[in-house]
Amino acid sequence: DDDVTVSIDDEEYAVPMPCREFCDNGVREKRIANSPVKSKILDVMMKTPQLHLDPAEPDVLSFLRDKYELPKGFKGPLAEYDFIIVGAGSAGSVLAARLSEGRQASVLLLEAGLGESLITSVPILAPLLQQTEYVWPYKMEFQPGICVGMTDERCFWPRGKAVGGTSVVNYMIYTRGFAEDWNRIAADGNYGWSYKDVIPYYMKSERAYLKGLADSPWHGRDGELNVEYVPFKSKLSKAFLDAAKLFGHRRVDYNSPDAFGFSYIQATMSHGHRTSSAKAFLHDHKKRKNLHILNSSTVTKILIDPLSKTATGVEFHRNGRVYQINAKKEVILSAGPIESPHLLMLSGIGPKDHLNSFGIPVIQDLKVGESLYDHISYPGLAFTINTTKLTLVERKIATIDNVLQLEQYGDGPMSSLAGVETIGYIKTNISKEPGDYPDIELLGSCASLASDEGDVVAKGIHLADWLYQDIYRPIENVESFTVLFMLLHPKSKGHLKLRSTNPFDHPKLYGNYMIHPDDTATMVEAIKYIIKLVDTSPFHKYGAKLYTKPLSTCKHYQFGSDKYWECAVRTITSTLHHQIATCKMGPSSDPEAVVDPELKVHGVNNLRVVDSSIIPKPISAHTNAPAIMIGEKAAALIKKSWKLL
Ligand SMILES: Cc1cc2nc3c(=O)[nH]c(=O)nc-3n(C[C@H](O)[C@H](O)[C@H](O)COP(=O)(O)OP(=O)(O)OC[C@H]3O[C@@H](n4cnc5c(N)ncnc54)[C@H](O)[C@@H]3O)c2cc1C
Repeated sequence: DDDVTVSIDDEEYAVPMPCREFCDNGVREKRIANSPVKSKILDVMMKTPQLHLDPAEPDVLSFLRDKYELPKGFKGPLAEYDFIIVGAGSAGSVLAARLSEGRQASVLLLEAGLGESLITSVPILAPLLQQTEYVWPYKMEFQPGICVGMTDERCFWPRGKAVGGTSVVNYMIYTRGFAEDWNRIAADGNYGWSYKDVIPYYMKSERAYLKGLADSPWHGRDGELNVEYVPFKSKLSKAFLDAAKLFGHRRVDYNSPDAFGFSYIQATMSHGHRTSSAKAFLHDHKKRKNLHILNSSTVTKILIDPLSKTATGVEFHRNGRVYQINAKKEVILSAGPIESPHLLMLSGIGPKDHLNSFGIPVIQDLKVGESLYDHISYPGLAFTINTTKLTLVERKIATIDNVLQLEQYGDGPMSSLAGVETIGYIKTNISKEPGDYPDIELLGSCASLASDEGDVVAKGIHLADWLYQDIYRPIENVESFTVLFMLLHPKSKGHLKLRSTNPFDHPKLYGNYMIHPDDTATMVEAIKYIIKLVDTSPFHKYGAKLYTKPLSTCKHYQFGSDKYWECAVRTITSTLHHQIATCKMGPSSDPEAVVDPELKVHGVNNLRVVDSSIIPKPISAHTNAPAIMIGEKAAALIKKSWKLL
């Protein structure tokens, strides 16, 4: 990678301008860089001599921060590149790596956030990252009767802001979706997106170390993205799988076509540490002369020639200066499901009337941001047990031994996905879907909201303090766990809108959760199913009991009634952060489509969107692996378009 194919001195450099309008004022939410969050695990890491951390350093996120600088010899970004990719997230990282392979094309990868650090690599700290500057702290707009028990009655929608994007802060669960999901997407006119079509791209990235699946034809072994079973398993994980067996569920490899069943979680990790998209796809290619990765660079506009409707470059802010850089071939938005549509609208691509109302000249009238689906959940269930050392009680596991266990052997409780360890797909008895197509995913966890005394998970999801004190504080002294569910195919549809023409203002995000009655009914069924699943001998062994203190917001309903559970979900409404469809993919006959099946923005030349925002409808999957697959597939499409090898 290191040989010089570009004569650096002949290059024309971009000339930055001072910022005059809409400058990034640098105002940050209170972050752990300047106000330490409470975390007993972080505290003990600071005291672990072998890690050589400096307790006097106020910014714990700076420890072993991965640095991205221009390759040796370059004095700054160039005036033009073949491809400009906006956002080094799950999709953008793999796309940049693939397009710069073989050095036939020059690539500029622009990322608003910073490189990941030692802290982000520790799986158990995943929920803590939501309180750090590694996220864009978006909030859903107020929706009456939803998120009632969250701070200010607003749901928190953090998204990753880092080289590696949301894969730096996520829970690392590796899921691809069911064959039926992708086949339905293809049947809507999205050629090239059937299960058979997308599987090779999942496998291309993957380097699987999955015990028992060494010979599986459904897993890749030569890719860069490590996938392994979470090394830490509590006894409750076995209870979960045994209980599922009693209910007639099979053990499956849920990332194969035979996915309807239960399993331990496959995760994007290596030896118990997080494998982000940046670590997998970018870290080793920093020296490529034709791949320039600029962090702390926030794109504010796509430059589009309004006459020819051709994207010609981007404008971005970096260190208080403004750059405009040209793209000779394409501009590719990989800024995720909130910023990709945001940037399109700011640049004149979006619903005509909406853009007009902000005085933005319309280049292409498209339904940008008009579809938005999300996967929601209820993290509020708690089951107490009469045994100890079965769940992840933060106070007990925060030991130097456990920190060293992770560092030396890559396992132990610090390698846990903050408790989440098992997965299962079910079809509730109210589902109208044919065959083995699930409507609910279950996630077994060996922790509850009370396990960290409210310091991390509850704060991460913005659970209101009054609710925590009332409900969870009383069970801090007993061990407890939860089982989460994910509503796989919500029918409720949200949308997003511009707040202003200032690119640093967050767009207005409308979840419209539970506006479709089927969603509510399915979630209530899921909760009742979980309660039955835990009321079986594998869990009785540990004295597992549903904690029945009623939520004060729901006291007027009988505890355990359908109405009660609906109210509970409306109180502790929680996203699993899979917002999709804001730049919906679809053929030109689809009036809601923003990009075509080759991810080109309809009616605009040299502009694509390549990230989770293109997924047109909810899939039975967490969206990190799908975003990476989208990046892989897009790289192949783009290489074909431009005849690159
Ligand atoms: C807390 C949390 C837990 C999750 N857990 C899981 C999980 O366990 N498993 C799973 O599969 N999925 C999980 N997800 C979801 C999954 O990680 C995301 O769907 C996926 O990473 C999205 O990939 P993307 O490429 O679409 O966008 P992202 O990875 O979000 O990338 C977008 C990138 O663009 C950058 N960017 C945005 N705007 C600009 C701009 N204007 N200029 C420059 N850069 C910009 C962002 O900073 C970011 O780095 C989780 C998400 C969250 C938030």
